[in-house]
Amino acid sequence: MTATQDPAQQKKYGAHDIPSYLDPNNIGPYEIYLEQVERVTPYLGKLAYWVETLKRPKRILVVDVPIHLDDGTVAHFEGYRVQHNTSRGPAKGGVRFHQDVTLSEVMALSAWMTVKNAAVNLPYGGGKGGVRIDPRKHSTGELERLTRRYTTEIGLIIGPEKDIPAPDVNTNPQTMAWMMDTYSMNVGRTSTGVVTGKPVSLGGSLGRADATGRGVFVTGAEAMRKLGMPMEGARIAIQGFGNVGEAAARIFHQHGAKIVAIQDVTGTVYSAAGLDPHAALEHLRRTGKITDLPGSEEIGRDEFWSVDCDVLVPAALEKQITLENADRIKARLIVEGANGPTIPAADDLLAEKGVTIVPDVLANAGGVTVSYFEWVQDFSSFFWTEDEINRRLDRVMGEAFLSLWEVKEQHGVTLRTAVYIVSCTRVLEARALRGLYP
Ligand SMILES: NC(=O)C1=CN([C@@H]2O[C@H](COP(=O)(O)OP(=O)(O)OC[C@H]3O[C@@H](n4cnc5c(N)ncnc54)[C@H](O)[C@@H]3O)[C@@H](O)[C@H]2O)C=CC1
Ligand SMILES: O=C(O)CCC(=O)C(=O)O
Repeated sequence: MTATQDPAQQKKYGAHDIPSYLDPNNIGPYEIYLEQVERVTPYLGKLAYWVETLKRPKRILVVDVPIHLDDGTVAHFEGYRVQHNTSRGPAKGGVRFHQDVTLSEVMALSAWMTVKNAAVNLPYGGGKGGVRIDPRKHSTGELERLTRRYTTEIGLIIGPEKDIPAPDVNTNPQTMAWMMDTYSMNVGRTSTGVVTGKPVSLGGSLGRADATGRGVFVTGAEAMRKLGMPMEGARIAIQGFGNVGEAAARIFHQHGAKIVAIQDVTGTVYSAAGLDPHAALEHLRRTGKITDLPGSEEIGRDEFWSVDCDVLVPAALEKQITLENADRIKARLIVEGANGPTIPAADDLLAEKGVTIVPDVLANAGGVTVSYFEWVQDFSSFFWTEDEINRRLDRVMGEAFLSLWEVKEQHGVTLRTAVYIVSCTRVLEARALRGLYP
């Protein structure tokens, strides 16, 4: 069904064609965030006085990133670092390399970091960075030069006490090692705390690689308990099989759930009997694609949304769940591993259908939580065991889920609105206490 055929939309706009600028599916990432802030404002009481703070990023840096390509020519890429808010501490959030990166997207991702960090009570504001580049079209040498030049360009505003980048889509521990090395060369000392998600041998933390997927599992499992859904045999469909999606699939599988569908950029595979995430990863590494996975059948990209499942985990990109597919989703529970996968109009439609959503700003906060542990370990040069890290992570995520669920029940709102109530209150309390004058 298209947006124009959707009865809910027809009720809102009339039964004729919706002009594209009114089509809720066309909403931009920062507009999604602004709408989420609008929705929470009535719950902020006196702090609503300060709400404009949440709508405006504190600082935006747009940089030109020129590099020598392997063929000797020079190419220019546009990069960004946005510090949405620093009221509660230094900015914190990942760096994305993707061909569709825009300033609006990075502004939204940065704002969602502010909300997320406050949701799990980390002493951080929110930041995010990105470079518009298709990394699949570049050699490792070109990506290293890009990363180093980008780091130098944003070096003006990052630092262990100012703004701490980390991995996001298409960046990884190696990218963080290059960023750490470049920043360190520029400041004349080894500065491990400038980025997190580093390799363990360079001051990275045990447990960081799986942390986001683990947090998706912990919050998903808590939500299933609340909804009376057994884990054993629960059918899970996962979009995105990278850092977040692969770990989430593996951990759900370890706990007895059945991974019935996996979609990544190369295609979609399905098996009613369940897929083995270990075999899927091995197959992906060997062949470079998820399709042709033994024991699976390939289904169409759009069919993914209609798959019979109990839990849906979007763990790829923004704006995946829209009015084009929300009504076909069969899951009772959606756990948002990705940032911004659901547009607000689809959020409403799913709420009406009785689908529970564990929102991105809670579900995927496990990554930044272990990033925080990494930063603390780097400052003290004292490293914890993986067991210790996982125990602390499980506790932070589990307790955050339960207290936010209580807020949801108390106000009779969705879990997303509950998280925004708590996070925006925390951020604006800090803003109000700090005041405005230099
Ligand atoms: N890496 C981290 O620690 C965190 C990541 N996130 C969010 O999780 C999401 C995924 O990030 P990562 O796993 O780190 O990225 P990644 O680069 O490791 O993996 C991305 C995955 O998405 C798939 N994908 C890309 N475009 C797609 C499309 N159009 N349709 C279906 N699949 C597609 C890719 O094939 C890949 O499997 C992003 O929204 C990111 O912002 C959120 C919190 C922390
Ligand atoms: O680990 C971090 O600092 C941030 C990870 C991130 O980019 C995210 O949570 O979206």
